[in-house]
Amino acid sequence: MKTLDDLLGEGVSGRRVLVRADLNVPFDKNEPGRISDDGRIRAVLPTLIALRDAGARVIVCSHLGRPKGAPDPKFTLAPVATRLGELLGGPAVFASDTVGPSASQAAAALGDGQVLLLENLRFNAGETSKDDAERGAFADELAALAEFYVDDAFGAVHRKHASVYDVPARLPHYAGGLVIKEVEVLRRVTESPEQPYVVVLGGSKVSDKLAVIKALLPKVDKLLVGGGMCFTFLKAQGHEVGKSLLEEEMIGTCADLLAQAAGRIVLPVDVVAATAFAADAEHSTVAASAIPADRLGLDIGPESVALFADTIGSAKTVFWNGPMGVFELAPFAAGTRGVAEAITKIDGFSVVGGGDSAAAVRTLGIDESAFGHISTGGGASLEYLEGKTLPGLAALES
Ligand SMILES: Nc1ncnc2c1ncn2[C@@H]1O[C@H](COP(=O)(O)OP(=O)(O)O)[C@@H](O)[C@H]1O
Ligand SMILES: O=C(OP(=O)(O)O)[C@H](O)COP(=O)(O)O
Repeated sequence: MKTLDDLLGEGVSGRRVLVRADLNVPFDKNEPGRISDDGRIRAVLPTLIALRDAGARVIVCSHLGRPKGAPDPKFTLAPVATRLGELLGGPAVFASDTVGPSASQAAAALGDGQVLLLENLRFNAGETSKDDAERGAFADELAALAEFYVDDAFGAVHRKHASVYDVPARLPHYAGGLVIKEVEVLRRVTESPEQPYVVVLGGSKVSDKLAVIKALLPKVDKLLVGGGMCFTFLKAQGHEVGKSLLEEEMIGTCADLLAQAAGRIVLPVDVVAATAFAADAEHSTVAASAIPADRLGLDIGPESVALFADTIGSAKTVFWNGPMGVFELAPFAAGTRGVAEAITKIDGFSVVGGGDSAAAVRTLGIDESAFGHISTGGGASLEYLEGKTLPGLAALES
C-alpha cells in the first residue's frame, strides 16, 4: 500500500490531490449548524496540512449523515468548511456541489497550497449505489477533479462507495496517516487480543452492527450490549420494549445469536425509560423485563452499569463502540459515562471506536488519555476486528 509519505516524496507542488476524509461530525441537537465535536476534522488535519505545506492543491471530499442521494440542506458540509478553515488557520473554499460546475470551477481555480471542500458526497446517488456502473460514472466525475487520490477516511473504509472504492481504481492512490495509524492499532487487537477480551456495543445503527456480532462472537469472551442495540435482543428474549428502538426483522437473528452465545452476550437488567425522546420527558428506571408500553428506553440503568463495569473490570482487552444511551441529552448520559469510566480503569488495552462514541468521551469530559486508542471509525473498526476485507483498504492495496 502506498502512503502519503510516498506521495509527498514524489512531489505534489501545484498538483491537484483529492483527499477522501470522514468529516461526518455530530451537530448540537438544540443548535442547528453548531458542530458539537470536531474530532474527526482534527484527525485528518495532519494530512491536509502536510499536503498544503507541500504546495498541493487540496480537494477534500466527505459524506455527512445519510441523505438519500439528492441535495438536502440538513446535511450540508458548509459548517464543516467553516470549522476546517478555522483549524487550518486560513479559509477552506467551499463548493456548493460535489462534481458539478461549482466544484469543477473551484478545483480549476485552486492555487498551490489552497484547500477546497466539496459538498456532501451522498447528495449524489452514484456515491452509495449498489450498481457498479452508476457508482463508476460518479467516480469518473470525482476522479476528473484531481491527479492523485489520498484516502484518510478511516471511518468509511468499510463502505463500498464510489469515493472509497471506485476512485482509487481511477487515480494513483495513497493511504493517509490516519488510516495507517488506525489499521496499525486495530491489527494488534485483531491478531493477538489479550484475554479476557470484552466487546461493548451500543448506539443506534442496529442492523449494521447486528450483522457484525455473529462474526465477533467466536473471538470474544463477553459481548455487552446496550444503547439502541439492546431492545431487539430483549424482545428476542420475550420482553416487551414499548416504543424503544426495535429492528423487527432482526428479532429472529437476535434469538439465534443469544442461543449460540450461551451466556456470553450480556444484556442490560434495567433501563431508563422515558415518555418521549426529549431531555425534559418524564423518565424513570425500570426493569429491562418491564418496559411500559408507552415508554422508550433511552439509557441503560444503574444496575446494568454495575453489571457491565464488573465484566469490563476483569478484561485485558476492551473494544467499545456505540453509546449506552442518548448521551447528548443529560438525563440519559449516565450509562455511557459509567461504562466509559469503567473502561478507563482496566489493567489492559482499550479501544473506543465511532464518531459518536469518541464524541461522547470528549463531551462527557472523560480522560481521553486513559484509553489505549480512540478510533474515528465505529463500523469500520468493528468490521476490521471481525476479520473482514474492507473495500476501502482493498482498493488502496490493489
Ligand atoms: N436507547 C437508544 N435509543 C435511541 N438512540 C440511542 C440509544 N442509545 C444510543 N443512541 C444513539 O446512538 C447514537 C450513536 O450511534 P452510532 O452511530 O451507532 O455510534 P458511533 O457513531 O459511535 O458508531 C447516538 O447519537 C445516541 O444518541
Ligand atoms: O459515522 C460513521 O460510522 P460510525 O458511526 O460507525 O463511526 C462513518 O462516518 C460512516 O458513516 P455511515 O455508517 O453512514 O456509512
